[in-house]
Amino acid sequence: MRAHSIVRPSHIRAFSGLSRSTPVRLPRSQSQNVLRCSSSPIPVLGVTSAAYCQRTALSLNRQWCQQRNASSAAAAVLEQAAADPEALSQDEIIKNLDPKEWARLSKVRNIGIAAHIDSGKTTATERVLFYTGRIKSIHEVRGRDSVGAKMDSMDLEREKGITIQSAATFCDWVKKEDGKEETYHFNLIDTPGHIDFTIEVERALRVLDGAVMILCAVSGVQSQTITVDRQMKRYNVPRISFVNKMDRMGANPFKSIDQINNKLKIPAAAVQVPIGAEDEFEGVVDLIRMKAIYNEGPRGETIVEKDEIPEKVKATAEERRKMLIETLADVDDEIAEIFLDEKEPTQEQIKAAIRRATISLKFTPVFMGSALADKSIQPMLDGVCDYLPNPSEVTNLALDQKRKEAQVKLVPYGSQPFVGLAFKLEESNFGQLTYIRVYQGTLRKGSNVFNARNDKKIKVPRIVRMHSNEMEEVQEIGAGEICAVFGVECASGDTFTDGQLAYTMSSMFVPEPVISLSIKPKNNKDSANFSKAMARFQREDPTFRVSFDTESEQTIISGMGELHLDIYIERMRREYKVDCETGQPQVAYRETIGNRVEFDHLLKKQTGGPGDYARVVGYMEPTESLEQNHFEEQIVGGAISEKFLFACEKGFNLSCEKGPLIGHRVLGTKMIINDGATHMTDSSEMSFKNATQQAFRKAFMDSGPSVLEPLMKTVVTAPIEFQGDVIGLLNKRNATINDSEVGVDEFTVYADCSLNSMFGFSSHLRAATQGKGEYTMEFSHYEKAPGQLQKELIQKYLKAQADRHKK
Ligand SMILES: Nc1nc2c(ncn2[C@@H]2O[C@H](COP(=O)(O)OP(=O)(O)OP(=O)(O)O)[C@@H](O)[C@H]2O)c(=O)[nH]1
Repeated sequence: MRAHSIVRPSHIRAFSGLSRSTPVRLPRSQSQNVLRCSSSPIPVLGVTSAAYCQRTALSLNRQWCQQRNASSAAAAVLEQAAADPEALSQDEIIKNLDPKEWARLSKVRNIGIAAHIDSGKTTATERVLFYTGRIKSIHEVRGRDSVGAKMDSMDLEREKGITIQSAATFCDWVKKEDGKEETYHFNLIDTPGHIDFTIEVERALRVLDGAVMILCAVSGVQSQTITVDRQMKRYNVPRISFVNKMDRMGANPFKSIDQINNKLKIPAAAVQVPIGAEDEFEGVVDLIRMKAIYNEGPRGETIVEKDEIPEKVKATAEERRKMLIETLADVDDEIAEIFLDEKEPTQEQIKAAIRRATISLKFTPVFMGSALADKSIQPMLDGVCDYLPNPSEVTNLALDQKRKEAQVKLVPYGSQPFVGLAFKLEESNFGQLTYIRVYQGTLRKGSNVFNARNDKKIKVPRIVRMHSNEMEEVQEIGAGEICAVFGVECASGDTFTDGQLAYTMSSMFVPEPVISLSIKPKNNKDSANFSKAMARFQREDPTFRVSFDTESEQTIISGMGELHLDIYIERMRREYKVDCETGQPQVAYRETIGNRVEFDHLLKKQTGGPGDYARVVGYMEPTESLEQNHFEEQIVGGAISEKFLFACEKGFNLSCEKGPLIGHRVLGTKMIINDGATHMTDSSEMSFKNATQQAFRKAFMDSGPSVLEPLMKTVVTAPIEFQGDVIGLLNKRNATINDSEVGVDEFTVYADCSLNSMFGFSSHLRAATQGKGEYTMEFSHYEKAPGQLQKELIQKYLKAQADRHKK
């Protein structure tokens, strides 16, 4: 038996083979038995030793502060924190240093709302803005009043009823509990659900401290839920979950909770249970305080709490409360101890445990309601205050360039030197708008900041807080907040400092585009506007790329999917009045080397004047993974000088940009240069670059190379009666079906499909399912294209080249 310092219900389940959903109560005697069996010398309660150390350090620190005047105490605490980052939590440091600053920070929540398409993110955000007094009335997504939701401010978003760009806003929420009122300040970002706009979720989560993950009460965890889950995990973002659409037929919040546990592998438990469901959904029972909560008033603006829990939900509430405590006992030591002692934790203890476990990414509390029916949104906002971290509870790291990129913790403290990250750029009528998250120090209007990437000094002329497409001018922004600035030239992901610090922060993950098409303006007179639009879209969206193919003399745009590119073409027409002609969408194929091939290539030209001379010797072979290319020199004895080796590497990189087989990028290819020769007068960087490119081309073609195509993780959902038709459609496209699930009235198929076979799929799916089927597609990996397709692509490429030569 494995040694455990504390016996938890999950250990008992593991020993006895019980399933996760089986409730386990641990009698004291049993726990002692298990402990006796354990060979661990750690006493049961000894696990709190780390917390004990922290408390001791804190009290020493307090004494230290008291003995000094405030400012030197502040310096001392910071010094101590820098010397031993584990000694004090950041939150405690700030609480110690400056109770006033801590009081501000402890009431700030930077949160994002992320979910699968159409789960109700925008609808829920609209309620949040209304209940916090930020907007005067509620407008629906695709509503009949043709106003549209506040956060979908683009005309296109309102017409299509989808979110395309993430929108930032801020609001104040007054949390009322047991006669006490506390005001919290929220910076909130509503993100798109569609995979084509995934970069918006990526950059929002990079800078937010917490998230609300919305799920549909009927569909539960869906394909995009899994994607946003991955993104939240990538940036260590704690989350609370909200099961929306409790008013829909077939709503079942407990199915969603099971799926969070099983599919997303995050311990989750309900902190509420519904009172009624579907069209009889009335409100929720708060399982911590055991109170029934209802919404009253025309838009549910009044919260009514009742001690009396309706008879019909009493048993469920009791059972789910037990499950909550048990799940917490699995992830939190303090609750585990109480649980072992067979005591009932107090409300405060449960809340504190949920907060600890959520912030340390071990748990997600699940709320439920209906945004459209104006029910139970306010308790979810209380949950944001109670369980999501304030900026001082989140560890943010930067790399100190002066100390060999050593990692440093950023302290969200106003009087520290300023450090901020530009996470999003947007063109506005007043020039470039740059969204900045301030991690440390204060950003002031008129102050100078330095861009860590190029050391450029920039004056900050205007700072605003964003409210969707409106803005409010402010003089300064404190640590831990989000704002936007005007007139600051930079790229998305740049770090700004006050010039004293040489810190840089890691940027967000940018996925590679998978689809491209040629584009040109219909009228030549629109060329200037066309170029302007291209430059702007590219600056704003790192997943939208523009290139010029010199051979076909065409401008090529690339992006994350057909919808992504369609939206930019449409925006060009509306915002820049440029109508465009586009070619057929093209798949972003790749090329890769076959077997290992040795080369010994000599470039020698004598045409009067200075000649060309370069000899490169080595070999090429596949890399271990298909993800990137690799160049290495293993020259001994200086056969090629360093300067020329740089040129060789440049030649290699250029060759990888445009492969010899079909002119697409090369992947998974390694080149080693281990010998060569130079000439006293005729060798130059140019000759080595060219020689490498020639050697590359020949060796690559001799290796038996192949064309790679992108495979897409595809998820199709449709009403059950169309199951056969949908499977038929996928089979026609040679899809590999990995899994399928049948729900109450819908079914879902998970498949791998080649992107090439999926063009036009949306219209076929629509036709086969009476418009009721939906699908999402996300890049998975590259794989060798079928032989016939490779042949066709190579022939097409050769023919295009021959035609060009004839001209
Ligand atoms: N029945 C029901 N429908 C809802 C509820 N919340 C939202 N909807 C509807 O679901 C649809 C999608 O809502 P949105 O708020 O646009 O969803 P979203 O997640 O922001 O959508 P994207 O950003 O495009 O992914 C709209 O037609 C809403 O009216 C709810 O609680 N109940």
